[in-house]
Amino acid sequence: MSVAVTVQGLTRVYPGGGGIRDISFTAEDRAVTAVIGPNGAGKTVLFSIIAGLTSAQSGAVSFASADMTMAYCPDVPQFESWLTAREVVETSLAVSRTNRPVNKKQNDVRAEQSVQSTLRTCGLGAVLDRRVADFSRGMLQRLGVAAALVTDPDILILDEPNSALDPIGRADVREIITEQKRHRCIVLSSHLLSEIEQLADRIVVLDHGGIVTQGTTASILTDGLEPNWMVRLGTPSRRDITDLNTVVPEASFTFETDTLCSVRFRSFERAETGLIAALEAFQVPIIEVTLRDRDLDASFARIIQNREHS
Ligand SMILES: Nc1ncnc2c1ncn2[C@@H]1O[C@H](COP(=O)(O)OP(=O)(O)OP(=O)(O)O)[C@@H](O)[C@H]1O
Repeated sequence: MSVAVTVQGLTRVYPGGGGIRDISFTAEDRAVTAVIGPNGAGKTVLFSIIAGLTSAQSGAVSFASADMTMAYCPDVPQFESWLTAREVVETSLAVSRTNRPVNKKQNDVRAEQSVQSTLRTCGLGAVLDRRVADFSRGMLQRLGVAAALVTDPDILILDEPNSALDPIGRADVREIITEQKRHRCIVLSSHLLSEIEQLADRIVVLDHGGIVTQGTTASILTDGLEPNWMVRLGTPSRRDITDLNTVVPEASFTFETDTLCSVRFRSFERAETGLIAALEAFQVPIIEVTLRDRDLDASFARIIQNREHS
């Protein structure tokens, strides 16, 4: 994969002290880069600078090539209320094409096909000609994604694309993003960490305007995690807790019930060899082994807490 966007030392601090400070990261082509952080962390400021809507006080945003195109979908997309969904998306497409010389007739046919198929892709096929004034927040969010997608951008920036959506809507948007990342660079933000976990290739964690950490989704999920497995036994263990801790000293055993035991290691490296030994040490059949706290919510809480305590 190649780098599509490079953000280098971006800073924009507002009079009240909010904003972003010295942000650097790269976003790859055909991949999803997620920017996550608590309210006020600076995600929207960062995106509006990348999209060229706000200026930075220092730092720079550069692109893999000068002719790359970009579309930005804000967290609360707003449209003229008298326009229909079709007209919103047509306008977006027309504006994006103003500088591209084309055969007008051929272009009109293709444009109409493209508008309709994009609206259908975004789940708005049944309301093409309905006025935006009647749209729910979730429908407006889908329309914002459609207005961005129809321009076929090299870089697609989505600020909280799923915040107003119900579970079915979130699954739809997840599917759209998963499909779209095959064709372009996607940079997005969301407070729905379970969605990010499923979508993102890389994650940048922001807090108070600065980067706390960044890396692949897998590394953000496991960095600093003391892995803790929940082990369900078929019958009570043949060894008691003292024996277990002696036989496998790298693990820490805690029985929650006769047949449910937590097995914790200091790191994944230690667990690599120790987990099998720990499971054997019970000397009874094992029914279930589940890694706890391995989701992005837990990782995010850990990262932010570590920062507050450091
Ligand atoms: N135009 C502005 N004038 C003054 N302060 C601003 C302005 N825009 C943003 N800020 C401040 O910059 C900080 C970051 O805001 P931003 O909207 O980027 O946060 P966010 O991470 O997108 O938050 P949320 O998750 O709530 O959407 C906040 O403290 C905000 O008050």
